[in-house]
Amino acid sequence: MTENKRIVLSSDHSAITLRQVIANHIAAQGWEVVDIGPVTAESTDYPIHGEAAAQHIVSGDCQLGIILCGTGQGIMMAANKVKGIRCGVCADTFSARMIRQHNDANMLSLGARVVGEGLALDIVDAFLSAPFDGGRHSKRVSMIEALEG
Ligand SMILES: O=C(CO)[C@H](O)[C@H](O)COP(=O)(O)O
Repeated sequence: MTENKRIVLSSDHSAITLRQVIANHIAAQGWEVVDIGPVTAESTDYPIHGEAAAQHIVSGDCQLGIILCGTGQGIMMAANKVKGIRCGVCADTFSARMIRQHNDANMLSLGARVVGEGLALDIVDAFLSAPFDGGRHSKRVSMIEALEG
């Protein structure tokens, strides 16, 4: 599932530093990082950045995305409003693995005010290294897609 290796990153003001740490970490693994900002810590509105990152996925420009805000929750809610996006907030590595294996998530959301840098990088690694299991989970993902209309 790493044939494309392009990943979009975005955040609000609360997660500028952690986003840059993640960008460097995954670039070192060979991912082509499309970091769409913002670049300053000036206060901004997370729905803008969640939606913008999601568009890079549904357009086919990027295969996966990582988005961040203070809790990871608001930006996840915004991204999930975009048809075709399956985004989960994770604060543990098990969930990060499962949202790929069982839910075929195409975006991961992190809370920069919730997880520290070391855990965040472990969560990112768990998310990026887990393939979708398919099988019985395919039908369930299709059922999620059917809810989108
Ligand atoms: O976590 C978030 C949304 O879920 C935001 O990062 C948070 O609400 C921003 O708060 P503030 O404007 O006080 O920095």
